[in-house]
Amino acid sequence: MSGKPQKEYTREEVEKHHTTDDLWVIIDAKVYDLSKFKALHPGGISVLLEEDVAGRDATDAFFSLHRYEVLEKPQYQRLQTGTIIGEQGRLHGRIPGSISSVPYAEPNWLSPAYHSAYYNESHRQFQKAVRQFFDDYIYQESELREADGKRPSQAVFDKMAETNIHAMRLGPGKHLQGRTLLGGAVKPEEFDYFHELIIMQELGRVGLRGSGDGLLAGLVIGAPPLINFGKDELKARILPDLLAGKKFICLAISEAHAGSDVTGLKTTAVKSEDGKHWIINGTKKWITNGTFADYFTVGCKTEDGFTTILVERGPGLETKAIKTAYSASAGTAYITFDDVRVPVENTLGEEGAGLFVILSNFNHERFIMCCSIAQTQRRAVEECLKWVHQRTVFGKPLHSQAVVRAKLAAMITRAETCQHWLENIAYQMCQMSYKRQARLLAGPIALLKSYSTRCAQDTARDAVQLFGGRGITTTGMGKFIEHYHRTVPFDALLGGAEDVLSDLGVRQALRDMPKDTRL
Ligand code: HEM
Repeated sequence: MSGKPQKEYTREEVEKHHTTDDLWVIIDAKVYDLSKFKALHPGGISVLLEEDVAGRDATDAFFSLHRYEVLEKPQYQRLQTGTIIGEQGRLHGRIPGSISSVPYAEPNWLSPAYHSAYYNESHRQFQKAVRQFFDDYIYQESELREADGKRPSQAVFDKMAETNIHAMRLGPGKHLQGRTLLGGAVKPEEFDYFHELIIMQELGRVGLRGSGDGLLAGLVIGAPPLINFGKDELKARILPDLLAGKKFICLAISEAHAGSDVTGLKTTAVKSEDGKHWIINGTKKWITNGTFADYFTVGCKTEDGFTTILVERGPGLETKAIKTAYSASAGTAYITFDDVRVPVENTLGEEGAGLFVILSNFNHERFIMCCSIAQTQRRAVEECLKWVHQRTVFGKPLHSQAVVRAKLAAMITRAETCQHWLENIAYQMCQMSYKRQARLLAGPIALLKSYSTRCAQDTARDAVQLFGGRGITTTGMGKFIEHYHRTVPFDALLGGAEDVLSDLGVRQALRDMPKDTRL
């Protein structure tokens, strides 16, 4: 509502203001004076002067063309001059911190009428606190950064550190010990993969893919090898600043020569004559957060195979930004290593056993990606349900077309199946050690990710069809769908390309085929 004292009018009084110089409209029981604004209106003057708009209730016309958030912008709130006597506004847009009441907009464990075998009271309290945090501190920042391509602000990293969100995003484990998690919303020893799933889904709900990755996706995938395989001295020196959001790390595996095919990598690490240093040469490409990282978890070819090494930014290492289809806020980099010297103590895991380090890390990376992929599909469903509900075509709501409902049925089904399979995997992870997960869940997680990204791409395509031209326009009603459709391939590639992951899932199953079975 506008800060000005609000007058009350009858609808008859408003009707008198229907001329070019004196132009009022009613939107959801609020009266707006557009007399001066009309010349600045992005949709032009003529649409405002139409007979059923000028001086009239333009609520339906307005919501077929604008998102609710237009009315919340301060420059437009000022246009409100009063309200209609005896009437209350009944419409709302996004309500920060709240659970959406649109069907299927939330996973069903969040809807009061449904039940879940997986989530307990701790998860429920935690979800509330995380949603409030993201709505209060992340949502607006992400919108700004997605647009201007800058790295998220240090103030936001600091806020996330204060609540220990950086640490929680690395999953359950010793690194949480002694920390107060989100003001005590969950105890470190109670924190499990469902709490982590909740954080990732709340981030996914923000729905901005590039700035979302800018919020230290590099830490989430680059730090676990350090935590799980780094020497104590190395961890003690580096980890505290990473978890405090003061220093940044990224995972540097893929190359222009080889992406998902880890064994085809060409970057080399050779020991110095005194055996005290690695000397690294080569390049890495598509490295998230690479442009601003201080540390790089690097996969290298070594004499006895493949070794993972933690490299610190220094002489011989350079990063350049790569322009991609999503925001530069993610800090996607091309990295060159020219005789970069690294102490051998920075080796993560055993020399020559780097493949195991990287492959076990992939499980966690793919799991968290599945969390956000399931959630962003749901956000697309919510946007589409709202759109078909408020949009009128040929005199009828868009949802009166059977073909539109069929698309929605497919979208809902995909979002639900991804979520339910994901929750089962999260449950398995809660029961297994990191090693058991690597052994038993690499296949299912790979298949889930590949399935989820296929679903997401189908949903993005269907959503664009429902939104029409708005689905290819970066501002206005279809802005989320346009963004989703443009950025959905990132999920299908990062962390392992779809086909490679499907194949991995089947190969893992074949490995476990009993030798004695026959048809
Ligand atoms: C408080 C009153 C209004 C405000 C503040 C407002 C503001 C805006 C804004 C910001 C846009 C740009 C769309 C975007 O990218 O989000 C826009 C577009 C538009 N507006 Fe309005 N508007 C108002 C009322 C109306 C009314 C009553 C109509 C007539 C039914 C109307 C018709 C349009 C049209 C046709 C467009 C272009 C839509 C498009 O490009 O898809 N506006 N308006």
